[in-house]
Amino acid sequence: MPRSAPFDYEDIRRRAMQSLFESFDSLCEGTIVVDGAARIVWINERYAQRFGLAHAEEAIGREVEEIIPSSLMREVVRSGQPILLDILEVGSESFVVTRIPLKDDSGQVIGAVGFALYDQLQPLKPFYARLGRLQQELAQTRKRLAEERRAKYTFSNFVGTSPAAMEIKRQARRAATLESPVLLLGETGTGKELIAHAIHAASPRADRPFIGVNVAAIPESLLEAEFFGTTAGAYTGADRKGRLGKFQAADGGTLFLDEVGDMPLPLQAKLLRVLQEQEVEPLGSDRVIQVDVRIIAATSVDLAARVADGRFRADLFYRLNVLPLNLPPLRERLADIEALCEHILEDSARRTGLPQRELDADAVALFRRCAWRGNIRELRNVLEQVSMLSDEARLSAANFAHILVPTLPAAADTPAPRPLDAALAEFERGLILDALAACAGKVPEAARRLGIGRATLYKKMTAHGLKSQNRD
Ligand SMILES: Nc1ncnc2c1ncn2[C@@H]1O[C@H](COP(=O)(O)OP(=O)(O)OP(=O)(O)O)[C@@H](O)[C@H]1O
Repeated sequence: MPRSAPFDYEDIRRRAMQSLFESFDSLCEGTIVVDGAARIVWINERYAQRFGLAHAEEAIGREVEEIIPSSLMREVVRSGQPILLDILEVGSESFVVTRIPLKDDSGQVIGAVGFALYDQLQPLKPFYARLGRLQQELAQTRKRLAEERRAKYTFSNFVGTSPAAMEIKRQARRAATLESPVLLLGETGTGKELIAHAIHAASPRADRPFIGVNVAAIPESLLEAEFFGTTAGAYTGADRKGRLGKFQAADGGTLFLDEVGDMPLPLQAKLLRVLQEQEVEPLGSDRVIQVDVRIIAATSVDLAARVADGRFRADLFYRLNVLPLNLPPLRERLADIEALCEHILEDSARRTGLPQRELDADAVALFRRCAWRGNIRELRNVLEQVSMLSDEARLSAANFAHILVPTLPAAADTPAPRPLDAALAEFERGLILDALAACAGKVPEAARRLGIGRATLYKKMTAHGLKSQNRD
């Protein structure tokens, strides 16, 4: 076989460049070349006409944006980086474009060349449709997040005009004007979370997020990531992509730490540092991030006692206890019971679409004699439970007899002496019912609250003729 003549590599390279340019130029909808200052050096006739010019020479020497207002050629010249695929919107038309920097022998950017590949976006329709759907989903997620992060309650949702209720509202309104941490103290179901939302909604931070974290509901091993976030790959759990911590999510707004008394000691130390420095360090990161977060903490346990027995750091307690607000238990604001019932019945009618029930005076009188250890949450549970079981428009004390046992004497009552056994049994039955109502019938939780074993509670429930609702 005759040996072929040696290739002139330089010549082939030059021809390749030339023919590439010429092919692109003839196939493309348009070609444009700019100099290092993004002024047009050359534009082909077809492209110039697209932009309303009679002749291509009219464009020479002009700033690229004068002819193509949305052009990114200047960006390519500035960064020296190509934009290999992009969509250029020109009025009602769209072009698929590619932009490449031009460099001299020393690597210095001396300009850029752009090709408008084609204006037939038909083949790209599926991508466009998918992009549109993704953008829509993103917008919906953003909207949902913004809604979730808005305060759900304002002071107008706080029902009650008893002196105790008015006083707490007054203190909370004052707290809303201040920046210091707030510590909400009070039994379960007294409205701590509601007040936290209301304080945020009335504060100058109202337009920023309200983020709630229930410390007791998150496994200890995940708490730190939940609070401070993780960087990509830092975490061996499910969130390999990295996750925004609650502090960052609440930036500019309010972070509500519910059940703060249950926070593990190592995390307490970290929380204290964040409160002091106003900066967080995501897990796996060596970067600190500034945050501006107002803390509202809540607890239903005796925090001072936890400090005394070493389960809560004293320095964190003092840091959080700047504006303590004591939410009164329902039994100390019995005057509000009627208005609260009305509000709850109205609210559940709205949510279920069922007609609103009325309460007879004897039912309200019965409620005023109950201990309500689960407070307003328990009141809501009892009302909703009985409403579901009955078709009557008016609910009287009789409707509640199976679920409520009065433990407080009526205002005008002088309790008649009764056998001790019967009184104790009745008292015990009342306590069990209160505990069950406070935790939506869940026996293990009720047993925990009562400080007895689950089996013991089941036995007692059988003895008192109470049925488990199998909701555990
Ligand atoms: N003053 C009030 N007016 C109307 N509804 C109230 C009021 N206080 C509490 N509630 C209602 O009672 C229920 C319990 O309130 P919330 O969850 O705020 O209590 P909590 O003290 O945070 O309870 P926990 O300590 O168990 O988390 C909610 O349904 C809330 O809307």
